Amino acid sequence: MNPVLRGFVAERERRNAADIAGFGRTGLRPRGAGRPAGIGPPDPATKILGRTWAAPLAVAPLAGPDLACPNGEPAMVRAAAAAGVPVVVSAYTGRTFAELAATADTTCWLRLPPYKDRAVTRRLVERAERAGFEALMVAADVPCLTVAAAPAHLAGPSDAHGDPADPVEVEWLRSACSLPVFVAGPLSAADASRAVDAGAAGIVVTGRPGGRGAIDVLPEVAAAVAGRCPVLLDGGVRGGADVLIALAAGADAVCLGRPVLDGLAADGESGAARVLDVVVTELKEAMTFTGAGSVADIGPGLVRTQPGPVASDPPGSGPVEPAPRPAGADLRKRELHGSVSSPVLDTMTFLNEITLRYPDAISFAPGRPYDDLFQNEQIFGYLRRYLDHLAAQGRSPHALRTNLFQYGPTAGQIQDVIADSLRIDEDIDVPPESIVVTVGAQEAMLLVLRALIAGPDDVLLVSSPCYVGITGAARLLDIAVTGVEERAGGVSCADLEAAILAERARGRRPRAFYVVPDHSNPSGTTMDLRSRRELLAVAARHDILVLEDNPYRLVSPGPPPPTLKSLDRERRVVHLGSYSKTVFPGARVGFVIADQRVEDETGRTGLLADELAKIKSMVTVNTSSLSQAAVAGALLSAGGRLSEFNAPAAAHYAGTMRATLEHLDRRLPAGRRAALGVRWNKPAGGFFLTVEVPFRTGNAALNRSAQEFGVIWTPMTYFHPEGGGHHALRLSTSYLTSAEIEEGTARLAHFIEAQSNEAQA
Ligand SMILES: Cc1cc2nc3c(=O)[nH]c(=O)nc-3n(C[C@H](O)[C@H](O)[C@H](O)COP(=O)(O)O)c2cc1C
Repeated sequence: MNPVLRGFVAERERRNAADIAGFGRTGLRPRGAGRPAGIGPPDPATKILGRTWAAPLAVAPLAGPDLACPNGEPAMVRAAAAAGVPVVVSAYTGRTFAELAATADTTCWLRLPPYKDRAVTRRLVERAERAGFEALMVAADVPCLTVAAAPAHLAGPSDAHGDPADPVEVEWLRSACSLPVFVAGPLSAADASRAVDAGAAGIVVTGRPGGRGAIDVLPEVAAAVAGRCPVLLDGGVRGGADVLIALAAGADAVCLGRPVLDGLAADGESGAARVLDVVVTELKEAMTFTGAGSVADIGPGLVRTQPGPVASDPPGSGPVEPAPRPAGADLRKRELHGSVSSPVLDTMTFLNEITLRYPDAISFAPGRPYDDLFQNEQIFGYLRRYLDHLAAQGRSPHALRTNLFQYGPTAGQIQDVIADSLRIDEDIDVPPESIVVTVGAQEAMLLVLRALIAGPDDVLLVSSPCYVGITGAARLLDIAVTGVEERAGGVSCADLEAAILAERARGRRPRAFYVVPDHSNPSGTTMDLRSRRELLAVAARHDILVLEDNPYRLVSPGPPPPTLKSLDRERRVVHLGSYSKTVFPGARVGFVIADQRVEDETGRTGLLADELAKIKSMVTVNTSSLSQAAVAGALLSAGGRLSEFNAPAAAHYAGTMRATLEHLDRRLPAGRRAALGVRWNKPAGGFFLTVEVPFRTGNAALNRSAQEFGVIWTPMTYFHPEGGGHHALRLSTSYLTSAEIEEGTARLAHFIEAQSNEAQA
């Protein structure tokens, strides 16, 4: 090995000592006599960012492999390709990115320091993108060959600045390129979480120089990231057992640096290939030993760990000096709860901003009911109807006044009317006490999540793409969410079951599955009756709850399949109800049916609804009495039959959906669509349809669409909790007039044509 490189490696190895020591404290737990015979060899393959890696490892960024052996860098790329794993290319490579990418058929990522000069970053990133690199890994700690004799290009930057996890930097980098951004070496778990909120596609955990090793830091970072994106570990992996230990501690994959370099120095390309082969073989042996058949089976139960060093800077470990006020502001956003920087919460803000900035644009974004379905006088009629109902029940004038003007019971005051309507209209037969009236279904989601998710290991499963209201509520509460990808007919129960098992293998407890079974938002899919029954069977088999959200079924045409709640014989379904589409959204009235029995430590049982009401008492105290009165009046006027009451609305929405589809078809006929690579679904009801396009549909495209073409839509990325939807947009067909739909679809077609042509150019 070249002496310059040897000196650097020795110095790195000293810094790495804690990383390596961390693995020494952990051992594997044998699963009986290993994997039972006849089950086939373990499969170490894994999927990261949609790519399958032959094993959960990547070659770490290494400056100077050419100093390890002649042509070391291309040799390293070829060795990685042979092993079926990616290479993270150092920013200090002596080759061009294009040359490295052309060396062998493998995935390349670029690791780069956060240069102060953004023009430098932009240039590097553009080159990487052009060369076909698939991700960026941005790091603050940039080891470089500072030894005087190092070749100039390996001498490292003089202008790298501090914090790669800074949300502003992450957001900027995301806006500067289309590559997913991994943040390496965040200084704390909270920083990692903030980076994810700001849009990081992954986190790379590294050790703290002179402090804790990467493997010691990993569990807290993985917990903070909570499955929102992949977590990689970089530092100290010296064999296949270490890979398993890292995965058991919460990593999705690891990076391997020094061992690959040693392989290169010993025997060039074959040496590096041999190292990777040995590590993968050892990983398979470790999997067999612990009884793991696939990486999804690897969880904390497979290892035993002696306690390692604790964080040197635990919260509250000493007096905290207040940071000086930021110049020109009173507070720092990064010191607020991470959710306020979360893209999930930003989505609606961005859409609102765009709508305000381009008031003449036609907006297919809001899922609002059609304005002309309401008349002011209706409200007074509803209130009168409700008061008459109370009077007919023998309530005194004083009681009537109290009912409208006073605080009300936390759980609500119209549960009897709601329960009657549910029985008449939806065949849902539940006692009024199991219902809590909420401020829209949104509050119901918050209450249910708060009650059900008890600790960091509890996870919420959602069908993906997913309504942002539930993922946003989960984010507010720091709840881990795992998406189960929908297929054409909605979510598949086999996929759900696999997701439940995978979560359990990782040591997490899937608590509930959220789904919109009818005309889902955003994808418009509807589950058939068989899938509904199957879903309830899966819930029973794996002891999870189903959170059924169903706002569109009664404003859609045709007889709907039964709700999950009406099929529920074991109280597995918590039903989230909304009157926003069926009565009017200004009331902000929803409800939750929580008839599950809850046992306390003394063996006494109550209803989940009672627990939700306790939480509600500290959130909104009670739902507006006036709004409840108006909604109850509407339900009473309809004789409880919201389906009949909404027949005109359902016919209207069926018409606007049909008109939108027909105009789209006229503007982009089948042949043209096929040539462009454009497709859309044709939902049988609900408010939304999805258009697939050949270009990325992020905020930049939306901005252009609004500014140059005068049409607004919602990027589907907003609805994918774990990334995805980059080439699709959602159209809401509920709110616009027929003239606006005609003009809006024409504008949209022009935009799609222009953007597709540019993407293809
Ligand atoms: C010789 C050498 C060169 C390295 N060059 C870089 C580099 O250019 N950029 C970088 O981010 N990390 C670099 N690293 C750090 C490695 O990518 C890796 O993070 C570190 O070696 C820990 O992993 P390991 O224990 O598997 O070696 C280098 C490490 C070594 C030993």
